[in-house]
This record gives sequence, C-alpha cells and structure tokens, in this order.
Amino acid sequence: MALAYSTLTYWLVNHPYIANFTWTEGETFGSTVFFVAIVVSLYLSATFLLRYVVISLPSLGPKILKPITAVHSLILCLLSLIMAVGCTLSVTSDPTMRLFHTICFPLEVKPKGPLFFWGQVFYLSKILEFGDTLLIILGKSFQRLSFLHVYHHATVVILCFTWLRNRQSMFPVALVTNSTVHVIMYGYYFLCAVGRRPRWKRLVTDLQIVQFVFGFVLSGWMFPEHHFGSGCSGVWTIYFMGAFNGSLLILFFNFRSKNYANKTRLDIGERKQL
Ligand SMILES: CC(C)(COP(=O)(O)OP(=O)(O)OC[C@H]1O[C@@H](n2cnc3c(N)ncnc32)[C@H](O)[C@@H]1OP(=O)(O)O)[C@@H](O)C(=O)NCCC(=O)NCCSC(=O)CC(=O)O
Repeated sequence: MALAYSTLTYWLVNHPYIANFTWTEGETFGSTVFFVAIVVSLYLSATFLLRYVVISLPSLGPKILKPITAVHSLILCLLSLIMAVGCTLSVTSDPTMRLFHTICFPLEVKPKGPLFFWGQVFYLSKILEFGDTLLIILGKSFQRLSFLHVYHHATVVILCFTWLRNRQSMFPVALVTNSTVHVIMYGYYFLCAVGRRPRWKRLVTDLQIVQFVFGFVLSGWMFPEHHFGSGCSGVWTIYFMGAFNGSLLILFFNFRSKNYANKTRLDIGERKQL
C-alpha cells in the first residue's frame, strides 16, 4: 500500500516535469487568448457545418463508430481518473499546503507546480472532449446535439483557460469534483458503446447536478475570506464560473425533468397497480 502510494506520488506529483512545471502565458502550449478563440471558433463552426454536411453523406454505421466511441470514452474515463488522483495527491502529499489553499489561493500565488500542471492537463482534456460532438454528428444522433451539449463543450474550454491565466482560487476543487464525475460519466458512455447500457443513467445526471451545487456551497466559504480576510487570487473569474455553473444547473434540471419524469410516473403507476 505504502509502495503504491509513493509510486503514484512520484509519477503524479514529484516527477521533475510536474514539480517544476510553470504555466507561462505565450510559452506553455495553448496559453494565449488567440489559441482559445481559434479553438472555440473552430469547434462551433465545424459543429454547425458538419451537422449539415453529414446529413447528405452515407452513414458510417455502428460497426465502425461504436468501437471508436468506446475507445474515446475509455481514454477520457481513465484520463479523468488520473487527473482526479493527481490533483488530490498534489494537495495531500504537500505538507506546506493547507486544504483551505485549494479554495482560496493567496493573492501572490505563482502559476507553477503540480496543481497548475493538472490544471493545464484538465484544460487540454476539454479540447479532447470535442471528440464527443464529432462522434454524435458522425453517428447522426442529432437529437443528442443539444444546446446543453454544445454550450458546455465550448464554454468549459474558456473557463479552464481563465483558471490558469487568472490563477483562480477554487479550481483544484472544481477539477477534482468534475474529473470524478467524468470518470463515472465516461464509464457510462463506454458501457453504452460496448452495448451494455447501464441502469444508473439518472445517477450520472444527479451527480452532475450535485457537483454544481457543491461549487456554490464552497464559494460561500471562500467569499468571506476574500472580502474580510487576506484575499483570494483570481476572484473575478469565480463569478464567471458561478454564472456558467448556474446556467448548467438550470439546463441539467431541465434535462432531468424531460428525461426521467415519465420514468418516475411509470414507476408510481406500476406501484399503484401492485
Ligand atoms: C447521463 C448523461 C451523462 C448523458 O445523457 P445522454 O442522454 O446524452 O445519454 P445517452 O443515454 O443518450 O448516451 C448513450 C449514447 O451515447 C453514446 N456515446 C458513447 N460515448 C460517447 C461520448 N463520449 N460522447 C457522446 N456520446 C457518447 C453511446 O454510444 C450511446 O449511443 P446509442 O444511444 O446510440 O447507443 C446526462 O446526465 C448528460 O450529461 N446529458 C447532457 C448531454 C451531454 O452532452 N452531456 C455531456 C456533457 S455535459 C458535462 O459534461 C457536464 C459536466 O461537466 O459534468
């Protein structure tokens, strides 16, 4: 157990590349406003263009698409697990780090070390998630190309970039909770792609909702320290994160009521008949 812990801590925290990582605007890969603007514009235009081009093309068919979807989902499931563990260990294995620092970075925090390394990996993983949209379009599952899906995938890249650029407090907690939820979500997608549709779809949606509520609860802990204490780094982007999480919360409640309301009514009906 101790060997597993020290091996993981070495490869995910203390490896010289991770320990000495510094996020430098204009030098680190993808670290400019221009890069984010191009990536998000390309994503949105390719999504809208491909949607209309693909309609007129013959379907790729599930035999080709399902294995690709399964591999893509498995990669993101495992990557999410590594990011959640790596970021957690970055906090727990550092004796100088107070847990409260993950919610409120000191104003003079420097964008370097393991936490910012995992912030960078998380940011780039959000670009890899664009593959979800491509697979939905190629599979012609246009009903799943919802506003919620496209809005989430485009905006989250901007959000993660602002975490790093603005040294935003609370990002480590958001990273760990979102990655943990995504282990389960991509696990669900993987099982669907290999033809074993789980019965716990609603649990995935509920966990997604809980993560957004959890974010709001933690802000209630951070804001007093920022306003009445020594201050926290990058607070203006927390307002952006709050607005994004609030909008997703509304969209997810809407998704939940549309997708599971009938099921609940059916369950009640079945129980009455018994
Ligand atoms: C349970 C959910 C995770 C997914 O709901 P859906 O209605 O999209 O799910 P579903 O049952 O139709 O999904 C199964 C289908 O997805 C296909 N599929 C497999 N892997 C996929 C992937 N990586 N991306 C997109 N689709 C994929 C399967 O092959 C299967 O197709 P077939 O049916 O043909 O067999 C839900 O809670 C949700 O998030 N809904 C919003 C839609 C969405 O895009 N969510 C992800 C981004 S938002 C997000 O990620 C928020 C967050 O940060 O937590």
